[in-house]
Amino acid sequence: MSAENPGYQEFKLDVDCELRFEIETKDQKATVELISGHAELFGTELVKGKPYEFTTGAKVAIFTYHGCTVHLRGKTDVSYVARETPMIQYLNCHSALEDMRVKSEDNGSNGPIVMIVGPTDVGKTTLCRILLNYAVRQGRCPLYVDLDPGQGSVSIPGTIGALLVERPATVEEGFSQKAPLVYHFGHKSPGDNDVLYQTVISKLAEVVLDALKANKRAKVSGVVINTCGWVKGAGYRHLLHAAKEFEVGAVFVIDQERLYNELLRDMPNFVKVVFLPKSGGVVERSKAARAETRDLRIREYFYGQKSPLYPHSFDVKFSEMKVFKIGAPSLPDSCMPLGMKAEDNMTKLVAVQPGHNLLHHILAVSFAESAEDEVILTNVAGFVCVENVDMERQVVTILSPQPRPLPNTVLLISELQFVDNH
Ligand SMILES: Nc1ncnc2c1ncn2[C@@H]1O[C@H](COP(=O)(O)OP(=O)(O)OP(=O)(O)O)[C@@H](O)[C@H]1O
Repeated sequence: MSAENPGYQEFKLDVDCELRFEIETKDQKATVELISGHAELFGTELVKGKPYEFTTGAKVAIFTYHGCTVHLRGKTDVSYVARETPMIQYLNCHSALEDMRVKSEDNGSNGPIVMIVGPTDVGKTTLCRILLNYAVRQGRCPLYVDLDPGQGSVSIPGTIGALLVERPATVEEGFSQKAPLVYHFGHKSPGDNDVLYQTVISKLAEVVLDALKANKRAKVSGVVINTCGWVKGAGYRHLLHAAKEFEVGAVFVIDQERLYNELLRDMPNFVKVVFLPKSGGVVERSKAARAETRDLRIREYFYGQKSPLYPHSFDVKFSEMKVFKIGAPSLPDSCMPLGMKAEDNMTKLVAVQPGHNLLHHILAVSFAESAEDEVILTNVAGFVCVENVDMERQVVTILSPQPRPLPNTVLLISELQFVDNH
């Protein structure tokens, strides 16, 4: 490289500034390297001299509390330095949570259980990541709960779940997804089955609160809960329900004053409701971009991210599958059997006859062994995807992270589909 064209851009970042960049163009790559000083990506410290690679879809901020120099190689669609960021407020939130952890060490109570709320695209997931990373860097071991079935940051879209965070997220791949606790919901939006959504939230909350009792480090460290961007009407009621079920002690509201005031009005007095600004760097995503991210999450589940995974593909006979969907078409109360309400139908297990109706659908592999078990209240072991249906041979070909045979358990069909063009 000539001196005029060193092949990289150098950014000297002042104290409390961040370098933001996005890669939108297909098959583009960019690499970031910290040359001097200290910097972090959403709470994960960068190692000096180590190149970090980002690919299409990356929307990134490299923040520094102390000042630093970074080199950016490759092509980005946007790159600029921002001096205004809410990072100091986010750091203050972390300090407040840390004070609560110290108190809970002294008095044996639960550590902070905090819920992050706000409309879509305000940086809820990013704030969760920052708070979890700061907690882990301070030797804590918090639980991360994701109640947003639209993106699925704990597992794949169409689920809600929890993850014990023992190590900071890696810069390129996020938190380790080892052994998450996952419940099937089967839809992208809670509104597709409000009754089921509330039911699985209550169950997840019960299991998470029990887990805190069993794990002293997690109990002190507390829980960070990510939520959906649907904050009006039934969406708002879901937030209140989740706050109650998880025994939330603090709610951080990003960006929306209306939501902040509603929560101040409706939350019990002991719950601290805090308003936080949105970062100017948070990127709004179109419907198409969201669909693409969902697809990518599913692809990563089967094929891995930077470290590749090698899924299996094999045939399963129709007669060897027990497929169910949750929720029967709703009937008026007057048509329901005595003692049942119409909403009971929404959590009903309905057998699905295998056929073309399964093509490309994700099936959750339940830990329940038969339909007699409490299937909707049972967590799932993983997912498979139906790649092909052969009516003549009465078999489906599935993509599975595990080799055959498919465990002889209940499979729950998700509305989400994945077309494997690997
Ligand atoms: N400071 C920043 N600079 C650049 N990009 C950022 C910054 N903060 C967040 N982003 C990016 O903006 C996008 C949206 O952020 P995030 O997923 O945290 O929002 P959200 O509120 O959780 O979205 P949702 O509506 O899906 O719940 C992400 O791709 C994230 O990487």
